[in-house]
Amino acid sequence: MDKKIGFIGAGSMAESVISGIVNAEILPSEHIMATNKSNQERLDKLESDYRIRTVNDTKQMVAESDIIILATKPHDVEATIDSIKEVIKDGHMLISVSAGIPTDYISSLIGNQDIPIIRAMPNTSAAVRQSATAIAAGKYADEAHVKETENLFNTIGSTTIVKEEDMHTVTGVSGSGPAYFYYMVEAMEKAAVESGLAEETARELITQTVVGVGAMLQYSEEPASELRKKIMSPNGTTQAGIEALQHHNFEDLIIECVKTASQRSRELGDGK
Ligand SMILES: NC(=O)C1=CN([C@@H]2O[C@H](COP(=O)(O)OP(=O)(O)OC[C@H]3O[C@@H](n4cnc5c(N)ncnc54)[C@H](O)[C@@H]3O)[C@@H](O)[C@H]2O)C=CC1
Ligand SMILES: O=C(O)[C@@H]1CCC=N1
Repeated sequence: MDKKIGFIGAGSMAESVISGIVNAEILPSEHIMATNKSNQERLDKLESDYRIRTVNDTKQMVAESDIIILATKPHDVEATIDSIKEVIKDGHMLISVSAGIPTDYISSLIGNQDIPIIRAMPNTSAAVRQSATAIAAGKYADEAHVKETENLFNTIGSTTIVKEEDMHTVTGVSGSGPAYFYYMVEAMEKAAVESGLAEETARELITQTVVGVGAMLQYSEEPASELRKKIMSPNGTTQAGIEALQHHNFEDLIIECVKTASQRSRELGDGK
C-alpha cells in the first residue's frame, strides 16, 4: 500500500489495529503515524514496539496523511475534528472507529466538505489479526474508498460491509463481543480453580477450548446449535451444565446484553 496512515488517538483500539497492520507488512511502518491527547510515555512505547512514527502535532500529522483513522473516544470526536478540520483537504479519506458516531455527523463537523468517511467497527482481536471488522460507507465514500478500507482491515482479520444503520447492532455484537467471551472465560477459570485445578492448568485447558470452538464455528458446516447438541449426551454432564444455564435464563441474558450494548451505541451517537 502506497499510503500514509495517521491515527488520531493512541489508545487500545489504535494499538490493536497498528499492531495488526505492522505485522501484516502492507506498508513501511514509518508510514504509520499516531498522535495522542497527552501521555508521551504511551507514544514512546508505541514507537519502540511497532517502529511507527509518533507526533505531537495532530494537524501536521493529518496534513501528512492520506488516510486518517479517528480512534478517539466518541465524546472526544467533536473537539478532535474541530482541531483538525482546517487541514482536511481533497484526497483525504477518514475512517472513524468511534462507537456510535454517524458519518453524517462527522461530515457536518468538518463543514460538509465532500470528504469520504468510512465508519468501521473492528475489535481488539485485530492485535492478532483476527478482528471481525464491519465497515459502512458514508455518503461521500465511493466503491474505491470502500475497497481500500476493506483491503486495509483485511490485513487484521475479516471485513464485512454493512449498511450504516446496522452499525449499532454490529457494535453490540462484534465490537463489544470479545469482552463477553472473556467474561465467560473468567468465570470458567474461577469455577475450575475453586474446584481444585491449578490456575495455569485451567487457563491452558479453557484457552484451547475457546480456540477449538472458534475453529469449529469457522470450518464446520454446522450451526452452533448442532455443534452444541453433539456434545450433549442424554442425561450427561453437558446437559446438566446447560440446564443450570437455562435455569438462570442464559439465552435471555445474552440477548439483553447484546441489545443493551447496541442501544448504548445509539446513545453515544446522540451525544449521551
Ligand atoms: N476498545 C475496543 O474494543 C474498541 C473501541 N472502539 C472505539 O475506538 C475508540 C477508541 O477506543 P479505545 O482505544 O478503547 O479508547 P482509549 O481511551 O484507549 O483511546 C483513545 C485515545 O484517544 C486520545 N485522544 C483523545 N482526543 C484526542 C485528540 N484530540 N487528539 C489525539 N488523541 C486524542 C486519548 O488520549 C486516548 O489515548 C472509541 O471511540 C471506541 O468506541 C471500536 C471498536 C472496539
Ligand atoms: O465499549 C466500547 O464503547 C467500545 C466500542 C466497542 C468495543 N468497545
